[in-house]
Amino acid sequence: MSERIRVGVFGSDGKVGQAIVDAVEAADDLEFTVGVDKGDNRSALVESGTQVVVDFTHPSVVMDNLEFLVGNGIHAVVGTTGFDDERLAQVRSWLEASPGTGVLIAPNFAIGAVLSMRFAAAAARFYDSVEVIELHHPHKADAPSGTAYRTARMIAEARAEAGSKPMPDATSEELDGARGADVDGVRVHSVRVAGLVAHQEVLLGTQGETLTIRHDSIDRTSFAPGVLLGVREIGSRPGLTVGLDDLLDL
Ligand SMILES: NC(=O)C1=CN([C@@H]2O[C@H](COP(=O)(O)OP(=O)(O)OC[C@H]3O[C@@H](n4cnc5c(N)ncnc54)[C@H](OP(=O)(O)O)[C@@H]3O)[C@@H](O)[C@H]2O)C=CC1
Ligand SMILES: O=C(O)C1=N[C@H](C(=O)O)C[C@H](O)C1
Repeated sequence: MSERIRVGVFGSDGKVGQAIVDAVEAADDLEFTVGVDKGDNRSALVESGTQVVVDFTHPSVVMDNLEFLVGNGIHAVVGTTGFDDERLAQVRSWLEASPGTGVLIAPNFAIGAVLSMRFAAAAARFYDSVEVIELHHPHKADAPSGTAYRTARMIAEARAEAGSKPMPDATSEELDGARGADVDGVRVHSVRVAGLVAHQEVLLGTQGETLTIRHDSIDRTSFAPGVLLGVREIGSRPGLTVGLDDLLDL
């Protein structure tokens, strides 16, 4: 049997981090090394010979964690959100100085969420209107969600490629925020309600019909299979990979 991959977790006491530690410990081909949460000494990741670190922390600390990991030649699988083009460019420039290292950043590791983003992008050109509604637990720091941001950008790109017309919208008087955020011309609405985990609907409409594409994560274990796939693959994918799509051959 080949050697087990040595895996650490940033944010190991957090809601998703705990589910990932459990999943790594349950996998025969992986070995859990170190969990690092707020205030812990992260040098233990280097001293323990950790090969891959999974990060589920907070948008305000993830860049610092990534600079540390890439600087130490440790591969990273990142679920933490808050990545825009500027942040991605920064990660690419760190990776240029560490050419053997791989970083995977995915706004959603649930397989159904990845598929639903693809379905939405594929459907977008057939409809006059497309809006995104994301619904989450009220402890979430960022709005819109990373998933909704990426979904909206994929929809906008697909519509631009197809030469779609601007979406119809007669709104001329508006209370601030009533029409949601504008992400590349696609409206995104963020709902925060106790009891929810992570949910998203893409609403598409044209003459006489609507199509709703909905995904629900009803438990945080939904993110674990995608994360473990990333952990197993990232060592053979140097550089930056964004989204799980390539790893799923989509
Ligand atoms: N890509 C995906 O599939 C998914 C992404 N996410 C994203 O993952 C992130 C975390 O989500 P969630 O688990 O719900 O959040 P939690 O707040 O439950 O967990 C984050 C953990 O990270 C800790 N932390 C804060 N700063 C550091 C640091 N510098 N080093 C190590 N640990 C730190 C926090 O500690 P403390 O509480 O003391 O601050 C907390 O224990 C969010 O950005 C969320 O959007 C979530 C689900 C799925
Ligand atoms: O904070 C969360 O919970 C989630 N965050 C990710 C996002 O912002 O898209 C993924 C999922 O929606 C859960």
